[in-house]
Amino acid sequence: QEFHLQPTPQEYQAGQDSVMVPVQYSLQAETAFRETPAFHLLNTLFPKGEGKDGFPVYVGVKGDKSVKKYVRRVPKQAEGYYLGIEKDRIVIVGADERGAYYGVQTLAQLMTLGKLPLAEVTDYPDVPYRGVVEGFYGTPWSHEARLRQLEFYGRNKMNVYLYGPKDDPYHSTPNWRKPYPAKEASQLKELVDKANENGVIFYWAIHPGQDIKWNEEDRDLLLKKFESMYQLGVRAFAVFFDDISGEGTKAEKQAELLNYLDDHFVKVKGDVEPLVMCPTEYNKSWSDVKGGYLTTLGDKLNKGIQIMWTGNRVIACIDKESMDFINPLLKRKAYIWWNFPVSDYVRDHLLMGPVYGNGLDIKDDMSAFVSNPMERAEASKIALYSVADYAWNLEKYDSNASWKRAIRDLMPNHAAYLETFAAHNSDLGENGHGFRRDESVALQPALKSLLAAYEKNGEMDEAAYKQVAEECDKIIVAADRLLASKESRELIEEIKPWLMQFKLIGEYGREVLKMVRLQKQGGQEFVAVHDHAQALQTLMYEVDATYNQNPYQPGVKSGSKYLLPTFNSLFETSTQRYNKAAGTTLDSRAVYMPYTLSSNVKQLALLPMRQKGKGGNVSPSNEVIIWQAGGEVAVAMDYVRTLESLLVDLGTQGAEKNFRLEISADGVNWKTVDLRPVPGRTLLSAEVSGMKVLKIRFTNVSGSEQKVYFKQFRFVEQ
Ligand SMILES: CC(=O)N[C@H]1CNC[C@@H](O)[C@@H](O)[C@@H]1O
Repeated sequence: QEFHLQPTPQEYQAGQDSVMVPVQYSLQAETAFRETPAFHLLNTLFPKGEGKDGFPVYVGVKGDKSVKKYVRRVPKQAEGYYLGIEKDRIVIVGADERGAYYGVQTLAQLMTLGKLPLAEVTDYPDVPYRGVVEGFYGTPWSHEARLRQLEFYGRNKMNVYLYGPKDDPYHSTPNWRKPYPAKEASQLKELVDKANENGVIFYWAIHPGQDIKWNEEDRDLLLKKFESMYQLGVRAFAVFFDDISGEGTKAEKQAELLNYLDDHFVKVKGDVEPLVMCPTEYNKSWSDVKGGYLTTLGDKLNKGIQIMWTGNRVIACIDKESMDFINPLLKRKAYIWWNFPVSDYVRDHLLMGPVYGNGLDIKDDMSAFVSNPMERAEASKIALYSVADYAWNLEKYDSNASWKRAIRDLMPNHAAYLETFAAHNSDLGENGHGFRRDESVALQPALKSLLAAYEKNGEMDEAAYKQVAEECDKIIVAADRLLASKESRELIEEIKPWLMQFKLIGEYGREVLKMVRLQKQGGQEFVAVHDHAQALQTLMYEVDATYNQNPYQPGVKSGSKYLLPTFNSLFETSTQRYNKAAGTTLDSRAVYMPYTLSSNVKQLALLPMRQKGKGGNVSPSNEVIIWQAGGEVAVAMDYVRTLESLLVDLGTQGAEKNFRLEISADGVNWKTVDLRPVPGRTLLSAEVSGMKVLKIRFTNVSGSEQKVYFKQFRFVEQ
């Protein structure tokens, strides 16, 4: 693995010569430098710290006397720096304070080489703001995880972290008006301090839109909350209006509020970063340009206020066409909120694959590129490492090389094993946003040709067989080594269920390959191996039914795009062929989905069906659903079944008046079933016990468009 600075610098020249890494340094800098994060980091790099006989290190920012003679080498871009390593000195000059800090971060990386190459680094970021928005649904990151994240951002030259966990009650409804309790307040203060130490701007976001009243009282309460956060040290603020319905969605009112905060808080304080806001229409597929929402924000919002954008869809890669659409409407460069590797709509999957698909030609079109990550903080670092690499230097970004470096950075002593795992845990599976990622890329050709040869005419592609068999062995070893690893224990604890599932898939694949071999030989041993494979299917089902049981997409999926489906197909085909030849009736079903969803409501049409024990549910959505009059969602059974219960939750009081539930035992004749609200909740229960069902239908019969959530649609069979 050859050495590579992270993120990839704009210019890096290193000669053959080098100097020994000094054990002590002597600081040549202005006194004020000692108060900066750059100094504190520099002071940790030399075993014997600072001393007058140490190796001279000239460090400062443009304008400092100590580095005057180097000032011409400093890039003009904000946060740029020049780093020079010479025989008798090290020179670091920042375009500004954060640039100097980044110069020291780069020096820190070079010092890991064991000796310092005589080199010059002239470097700066392409995108002004780069980092992370903790903006997902689900369990917010822990305090310890956030502290580790902030150090990670400093090392990777990410300069913003936006705190906005959807399920923090003091960030969103119901308690956004209230100050944090003491414990949370002190943790937030600690985070702000940690962010400052690592050159990261800590943005605190508020999400008031679901119940804000456009009056002075709420405006002043919001201002008061900002003030309480300011007292904790927060110097950067955001207001998110995403995923709301009702009064809070009005553009004029949102703009009025933001401008008020800008004029009466940000400008008054004088030491607060520009405001950031997330619009309600935050992606193109939801925007109605003629409706004027976006142009109202673009026209009315004070020029300094940043406006977030997720791209052409809720979950989408960002390209030139996307930016050419939105920037003219906003009359400023959009602040990209990239919804990857967020997985709060596919919670049974881990997104450990490469960051790819964003344009390399849009560095001048964005004011920011921030990533919305997974609820699993450590696992998100693979993608975040590459987001940092991409946003710092778009033109030199290489997604696969960056992905490999990200894995090595995360687990230097287990990189090969983590790469094996990550390679097969990268796709999302079917999901409501239709966003997919590649998976098992290196093994795909062998999987496909092994399956095609065997299924078409019972042929054995020996080369493919061998490659897949070797991969199964690698999978089993990788899972064991990672599960037993002492390194990155926090990461292993996060992904343990998936490692257990991954190992089972490797073992299952090994048995299925034996089945294919034995079926062709026709030996009796086939039965024992078939039964072992079935036992492994049961164990995989149990892992999926036991761990990560959240109310949205429960369970543990791994290798779900090619690896497991290929093994399941080989299991089914070899068993069917064996049964035919031997006249046996071995169970040939690997997995089975008895329920099929269909819908003419755009945002529901792609939602996956999940089978859970004796029942099923439609995977919920996090966003507000625009449900047209007459729009319906339907579930078809494979054959007539008997229902026990059925629950629907649209997150909206009184929804039962606007929607109708119908059951059909033959797909032709329909019977309407009463939906009864569960007291005090938005949950609706249907009296379906004992009903024969071939098809379920749920329709908006209100005669007008309804904006509701789609929190639950679940049924249980008798
Ligand atoms: C702006 C945005 O994407 N908001 C929401 C809704 N869309 C994507 C979801 O996965 C959430 O994580 C996210 O917080």
